[in-house]
Amino acid sequence: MLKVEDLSVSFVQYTKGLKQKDLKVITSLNIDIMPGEVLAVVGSSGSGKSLLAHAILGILPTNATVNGTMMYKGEALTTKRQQSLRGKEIALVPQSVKYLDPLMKVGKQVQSAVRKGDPVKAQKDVFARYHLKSGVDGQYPYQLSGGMSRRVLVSTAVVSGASLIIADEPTPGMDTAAVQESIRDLRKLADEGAAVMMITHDIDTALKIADRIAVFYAGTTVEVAPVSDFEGRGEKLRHPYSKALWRALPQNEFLPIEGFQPLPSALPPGCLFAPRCSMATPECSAGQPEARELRDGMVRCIHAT
Ligand SMILES: Nc1ncnc2c1ncn2[C@@H]1O[C@H](COP(=O)(O)OP(=O)(O)OP(=O)(O)O)[C@@H](O)[C@H]1O
Ligand code: NI
Repeated sequence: MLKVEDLSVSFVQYTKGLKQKDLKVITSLNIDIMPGEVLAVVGSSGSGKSLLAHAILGILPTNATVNGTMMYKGEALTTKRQQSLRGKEIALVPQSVKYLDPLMKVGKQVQSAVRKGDPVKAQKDVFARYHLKSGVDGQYPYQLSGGMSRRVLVSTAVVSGASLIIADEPTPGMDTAAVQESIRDLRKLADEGAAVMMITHDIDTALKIADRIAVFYAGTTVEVAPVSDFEGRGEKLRHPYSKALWRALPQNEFLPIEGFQPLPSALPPGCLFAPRCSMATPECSAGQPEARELRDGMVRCIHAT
């Protein structure tokens, strides 16, 4: 459904004396997602998850430069195609509830996303499933709580009939029942043939619905692994960062990873994780490791076996 290859995104910044500086926030990032699949994208804050979503939808700020290739259904995803597919074939559940139109009643907003069948019925059905009481459809975004607004955003994607759904942290602020419901719905959309990219901080949520998990670090994909590899002490995982991330979970060893993710303004040479990596050798700083296939997954580490 979607194939992103060697994507990089940078922002032009003006420093002292009006000098221009390129700030690289995404570096040679690869990802693909198949119909019927839920791909979870996990990574800490600032690792480039939302920017990837915005690059796919073509909604990056105008000072962003994008390089690399993006293919949707086998054809290049040009700016023109992005415009015509956005909100129709490709739907975004945005990370911020600010994306709701403040001047339109939320029922109308969801109805306007419906492309097949009766829009009012589709909206009423989905609101009932998400426990949004009748009457909510006549309200404006400012009248809703954060959790309710999120449920409205997920509703919009669910009724859209999109082939590719990108959900950027869709669940924070929702109660447990609503979280379960929206996760189940995203899974169901995939089971019915859509491709779902689910962006989350939370590996636990990812494990519940995903087929594969892509691990982001400092603006690149360090590993893509089947969900079943996230088990035990992380022996089946490929990249030292994924292993460390897995072991850091409270239900595992709860061992924090030392150091910090580098800022885009101070990326290390070579492997972006090398400065924090226990396996690092001088070769790691020679160049960014190529993405390579390994045991039914992908890894970007010269030492991974
Ligand atoms: N308009 C911008 N100009 C300059 N830098 C930006 C801009 N937008 C984002 N960035 C930087 O790009 C990096 C990636 O941001 P992004 O929002 O994709 O992170 P994220 O993985 O979605 O994080 P979070 O989990 O907090 O949502 C960050 O370092 C951020 O500061
Ligand atoms: Ni984000």
